Formats: sequence, structure tokens, C-alpha cells
Amino acid sequence: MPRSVGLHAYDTVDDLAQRLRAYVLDSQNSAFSRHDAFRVAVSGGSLPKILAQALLTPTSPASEAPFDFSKWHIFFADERAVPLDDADSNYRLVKEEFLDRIPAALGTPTVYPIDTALLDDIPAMADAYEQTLVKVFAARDSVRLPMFDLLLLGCGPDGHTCSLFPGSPLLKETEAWVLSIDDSPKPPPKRVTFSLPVASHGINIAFVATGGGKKEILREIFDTEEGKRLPCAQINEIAGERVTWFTDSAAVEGVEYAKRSHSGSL
Ligand SMILES: O=C1O[C@H](COP(=O)(O)O)[C@@H](O)[C@H](O)[C@H]1O
Repeated sequence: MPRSVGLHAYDTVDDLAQRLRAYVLDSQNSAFSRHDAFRVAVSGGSLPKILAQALLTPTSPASEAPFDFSKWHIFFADERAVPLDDADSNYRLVKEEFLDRIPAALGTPTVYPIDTALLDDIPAMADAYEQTLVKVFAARDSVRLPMFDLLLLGCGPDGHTCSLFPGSPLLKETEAWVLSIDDSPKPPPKRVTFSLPVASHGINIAFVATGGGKKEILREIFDTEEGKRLPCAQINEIAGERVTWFTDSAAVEGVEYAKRSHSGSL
């Protein structure tokens, strides 16, 4: 584990949400100063709810410049190959938990969902999503990888992130930006996902993992050699100091790495 990976544990999810808010705001503002836009990728699972709590619950409105969602470009780090209104859709989750609750005064983000016309051809769906990235981030031959301003990732109880699962051959991909999977061990089986190089290519990369159900896998990721093979740990290894984990105390119970200098407030 690179010692520079930040692992921050907060007493409650409310505390976590406040610190995540400050982190995303800083990330937004530095992106605006670089290119007047904020290119962010989000995950599904437990993340959208915590993200909404962080971003849409101002702690002290007078003391900070607000988010300007009109300059946000929101991509999906992974998506299930289902209609956008399906209960399993990451888009639906992000829309209902977060996008639909953004106050009009804060602007409307540009959102890039998958092309559901390609539900029966998921390799084509992955290629089409890659082309979406190419259009926004520049031509494929002029940039080796799209650089996100912020990647917001989850960590499954098995150590998966995006739809990159432990032991998957997809983890070896070095060329493609977006991949398809038709045998996901977690339902639904058909999905598209950022490849590991893209999921590691953010100026800032935040993992959000809360609750006692994550403590065993966090121990493995942070405290063991074998855990280095897990998808989340591979992103830690590749991106090092660009990675920050936002966790609560239940998720890091027994994690030695969290007891060292990397834990505490950000
Ligand atoms: O299937 C998925 O799971 C991961 C982790 O979800 P969580 O509920 O354990 O946070 C999520 O990050 C990913 O986007 C999703 O498709």
C-alpha cells in the first residue's frame, strides 16, 4: 500500500458528508480555474445517497461559494445494462438521490448516461460510451487516457469498484477506456465499466465506504499483501497520493492502516 493514500475515518456519516462536501468543493474550484468546467465520474451503490447528503446539505451557506452545477459534466464510472428507469440503473439512482434534488438556483449539470438503444449489444454500448468520453475529453489519438477532475468510487464488500470484480480478466485491460461485462458476479450480470487505467486517472479520486459490512475488505485492502490484487487496492497502488478514502469508524474497525498517520480529519 503506498503510504500516501489517505484513509480518513469519521465518527458518523454526517461528519463524513461534511468533509466530503469540502473536498468536492475544492476539487470543483480547482477544476474551474484550470478549464472552467468540472468533469466528474460517479458510481452507483451506496455512493449517490451520501453524495447528495454531502453536496445538497450546506453547513454554513454564507461562508462558502456554492457549487455551480451548470459547469459540471457527470459521467458514470460503471452502469448496469438496463433501461434508465430500471430499479438496477445507476443513472436512476443518481438521478433520484441527487440530480432531481439540485436546487434550480445552483444550475443543471450535463449528464452522460449510457445509450440504452444498445442494451442488446453491450460491447457496442461500451464503445459508444468510450466515444462519448472521446468527444468530451479530446480525440482518442491525442490523449492516452481521459483525465477526470474527480472520480467518485465505491468499494463493494468483495473489493470491487466500478464493475471491476476481483480476479476479472478485465483488470488486465490496458488499451480500452470502457469495457463490457456479461457475467458480473453481482446482479445484474450485464454491465459497462471504466477500465482500470481510466478508473485510476483522476486528479482527485475519492472512495466512499461506510458501515461494518466493509470492515473485513478494508482490512484486506489496507493491511495485507494479498489484498493488493483487489480492484480497489490496485487503484490505490496506481494513483497513490491522488486517492482519498472517506469512511466511518464502523468501516475501519480493526484496520491497522487507519490507526497510523493517514486517519483523522482531512
Ligand atoms: O454494483 C456496484 O457496486 C459498487 C459498490 O456498491 P456499494 O453499495 O457497496 O457502495 C458500486 O460502486 C458500483 O457503482 C455498482 O455498480
